[in-house]
Amino acid sequence: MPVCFYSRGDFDTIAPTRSPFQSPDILKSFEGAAPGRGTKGGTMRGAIGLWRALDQARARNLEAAGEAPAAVGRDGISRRTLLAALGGGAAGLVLPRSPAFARAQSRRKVIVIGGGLAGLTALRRLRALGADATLYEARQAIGGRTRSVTGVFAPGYAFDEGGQLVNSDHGEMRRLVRDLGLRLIDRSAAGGGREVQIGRDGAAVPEAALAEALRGIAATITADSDRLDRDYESVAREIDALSVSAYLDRHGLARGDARDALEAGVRTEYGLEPEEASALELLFNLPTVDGRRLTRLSLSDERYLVEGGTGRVAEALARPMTSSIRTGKRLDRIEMVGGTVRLRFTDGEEADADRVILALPAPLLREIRIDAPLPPLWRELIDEVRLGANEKVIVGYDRQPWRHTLGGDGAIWASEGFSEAWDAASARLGAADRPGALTYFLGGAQVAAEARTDTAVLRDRYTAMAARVVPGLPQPNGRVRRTRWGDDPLTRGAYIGFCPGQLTRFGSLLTVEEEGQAARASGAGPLLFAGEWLSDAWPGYMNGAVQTGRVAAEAAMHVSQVALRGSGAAAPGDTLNAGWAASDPINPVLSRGRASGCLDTHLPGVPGLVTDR
Ligand SMILES: Cc1cc2nc3c(=O)[nH]c(=O)nc-3n(C[C@H](O)[C@H](O)[C@H](O)COP(=O)(O)OP(=O)(O)OC[C@H]3O[C@@H](n4cnc5c(N)ncnc54)[C@H](O)[C@@H]3O)c2cc1C
Repeated sequence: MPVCFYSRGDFDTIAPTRSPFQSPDILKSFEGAAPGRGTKGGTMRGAIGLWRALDQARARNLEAAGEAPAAVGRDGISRRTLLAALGGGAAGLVLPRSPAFARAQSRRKVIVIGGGLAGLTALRRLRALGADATLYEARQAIGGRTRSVTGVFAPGYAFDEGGQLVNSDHGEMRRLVRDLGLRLIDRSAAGGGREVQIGRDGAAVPEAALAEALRGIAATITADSDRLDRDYESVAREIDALSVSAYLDRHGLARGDARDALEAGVRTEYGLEPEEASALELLFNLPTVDGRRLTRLSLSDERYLVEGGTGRVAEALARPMTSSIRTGKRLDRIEMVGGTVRLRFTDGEEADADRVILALPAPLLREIRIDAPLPPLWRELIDEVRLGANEKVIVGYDRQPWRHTLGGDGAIWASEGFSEAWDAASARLGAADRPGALTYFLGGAQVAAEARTDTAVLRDRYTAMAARVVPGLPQPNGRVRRTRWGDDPLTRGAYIGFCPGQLTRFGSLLTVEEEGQAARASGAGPLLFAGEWLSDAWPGYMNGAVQTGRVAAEAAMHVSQVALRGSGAAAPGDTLNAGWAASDPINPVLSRGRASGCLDTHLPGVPGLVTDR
């Protein structure tokens, strides 16, 4: 079966009444997965405004104390440093980097499940290592949560419904884009970078006032980050037990514009309400490492776009591998037959493999019957972890006056209705007097609250809000796109949002790399796991998807040299099932209830998916 790509290029001209999702392949993919529901949507991840404001507040504190923050290295800050104390009991595959060994394992049969960036990167790496590798994807199209569309808002105008922005410290993603012959656009080249928060009175809150108002809480976070640096284990557990709301309440950050800014950032960054998100994330974003107060400002900057959209990355990855990719194949069940993993698909097809890489979003793993022994902690992770709720409403205008207000990479922040808005283009910016679009990004409870609101109502309400801070914003021109990732039966959310307690409980299962020297893959025995949600350093990001896919592939080829430690998993060497607990309950995953105290903001099924008006 040929590999299909999403709808890039379906539109040569503006055709507001026709959706690229009407392309037969796309419709088939969603109808096949869940008749009558289909859907998708997407947004960006990133809350640079929040971290910028907090970082500035901390910088003022440090300056007052005669200290300056240290810069993070180009490869970003791995939470490995922060998770070090907990990492000791890791249940993962500790991966030596030994290409010679990989050669010896060639012709090992490896199956990859999931054709998003994690799965495609895994397949690419496996092929490079000489594996006999095949990827199975449930939809008729590859790409997962990267989906780019061209031509809705203006001829040649590309935008992204899913992952869009790439940070300076997303080195692996940037290298991949370059290796595939694609181009990154530097958003900061257009100048500006202004972040505007809509305050409680509807007017813009000056950035300096915000930073000043955040100084108190920034000082508290800095003090806790220092404590975390000195004694990770006990302080991490203490802070991780708190939600962001509880943390802010405990430290007396009153309701007002500063708290609104923090909370809007949490909704954007994690797709969770502040009472659902772990307070530990606040500390990770103003980190102290080895006694140095690090600034991430210059690197967590949402600086780059892929020209033509991130969907092109999946497309370019898949193109030379189409003979190894099977679409329309939804995995239903995994079982062990002797030392072999047998996979059963919903259409009745079966396939056997020595190793399997499951590159699926967490909620989708819950829907697969895994009749193979998995350590209990893995079962709990799969059972409990969910993706946050984020959606995009992308609104077209005949002119782009926000380019003067925000510059190329600025954003508008709001605490009601939407959380953040920014220029939607995944293309070089044309003249400001030409048609363009703004992405309005909803996060956390905003998604459920607006689920049944007519898209035209949202379009007009958001435009009225943005017009307060963007002089000259015209009326919408009638072209609108809306995403529904939470309803997508093959995604069920946007990206990982860790609830209180989860980061410390499950940190030992995440994929870790340290200075490119050693890696801990996520997995147990012949089952490897990949996907943005398992990246220790870049959770939620495309960079995390790519990284975990590559590491899983390397683990699949190296596993007989690997030590499998902790959490009840035996160390089988190359004898896959030796020591696996035969008594491990068969797939308790679906029957077990949610154990965490997380609120569930998942949307009820809402028909209607993507809207064109
Ligand atoms: C709205 C939104 C905005 C975002 N913005 C950004 C951003 O600006 N920057 C950034 O870096 N990241 C962003 N992200 C996150 C980024 O898109 C993801 O981190 C990344 O694309 C995830 O890739 P993945 O391979 O882990 O998972 P996915 O892309 O979800 O791939 C998983 C694949 O598995 C398939 N599948 C599911 N179940 C089965 C089954 N049973 N059998 C076979 N196949 C199956 C699915 O169809 C899918 O293709 C955003 C995401 C969303 C939703």
